[in-house]
Amino acid sequence: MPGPTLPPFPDDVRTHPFLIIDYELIKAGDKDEENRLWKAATTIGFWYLKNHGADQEVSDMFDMGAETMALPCEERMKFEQGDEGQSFGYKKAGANAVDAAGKNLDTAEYINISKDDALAYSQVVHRTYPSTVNSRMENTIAPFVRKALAVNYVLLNIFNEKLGLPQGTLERLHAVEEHSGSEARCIRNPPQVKEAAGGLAIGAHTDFGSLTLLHNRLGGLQVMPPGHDEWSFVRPIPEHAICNIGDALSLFSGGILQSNIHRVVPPPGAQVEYERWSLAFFTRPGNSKILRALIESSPLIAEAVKQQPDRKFETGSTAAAWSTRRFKNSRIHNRTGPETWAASRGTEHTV
Ligand SMILES: O=C(O)CCC(=O)C(=O)O
Ligand SMILES: [Fe+2]
Repeated sequence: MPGPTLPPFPDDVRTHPFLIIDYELIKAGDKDEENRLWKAATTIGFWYLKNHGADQEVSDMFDMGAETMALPCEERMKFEQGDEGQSFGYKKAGANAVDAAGKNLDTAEYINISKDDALAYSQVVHRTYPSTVNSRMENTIAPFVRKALAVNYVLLNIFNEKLGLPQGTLERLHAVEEHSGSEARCIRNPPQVKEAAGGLAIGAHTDFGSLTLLHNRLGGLQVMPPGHDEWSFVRPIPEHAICNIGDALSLFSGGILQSNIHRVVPPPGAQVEYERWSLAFFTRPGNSKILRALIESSPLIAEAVKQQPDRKFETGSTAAAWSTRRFKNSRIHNRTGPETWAASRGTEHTV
């Protein structure tokens, strides 16, 4: 995306370092690199991924996002995700609460495109999209979705083996043929006036699905590492994706894989005055899959669950119902009180 030269990420803010995992080494079956990936996934649940090979697709997706956000507001609003718990479509800024009090609203707008709609285009599986999305479905969005899925299957298969699960278990839970909540998301947060900046672009949350691949240009993403009580920024590194584990994979693994809480604040330092763009692909389980620890399939997972008697691993919820509940209760229109915020939560309050 051609744009202004962005000021560098400042050196005087607290950051949390993540391991940098080399996707080329992972693909080549390098055992040391797999062990480093495992370490990242089982401690903080976040890592950088280099050599992912998706730079062109990422750049095209940012163009798609810019074209979409440049549409007249009333055009974007025709595709708004609405208050029923559907994620696909456009999410206007200010649609979601960012805390239990419900006074503050999120400042980010985004366009979410379903993996099913992208791969089946021009068939409509879930919903229709703005013209700027349709015109890039085949040459931009589907290639991005395929690359992201390929990376995620490689990572899932490593986790599958490390968890001692029968071969293909995690891949089947995320079978590409089954309709799912998997989606691409391009996010825009408006530039802020330095003195007034304070609002949250996206409130604190854990991701709903299994794996997220994120591409950031400016700072703003923050994590609260396990055992800490303060937020730390995540420093964007050019051409490195930021990967993280979501709730579904954490639940499947009996909490061995960590789904860590994070949020998005205005970019730090001089970056605050710039528009912030980010791009994510969320791999989520098939809609029918029940979110629960796979205790019958792995002694390791069974043991992990036994060690955490206070934590609930039987959600009784399908992946589709889990997401619908959380999206629906995030919407400020649906708020009745702090209980609505509580109902939008995932695994973060159980660890
Ligand atoms: O924009 C970012 O850096 C993170 C976005 C995020 O956490 C999300 O959309 O779930
Ligand atoms: Fe997130």
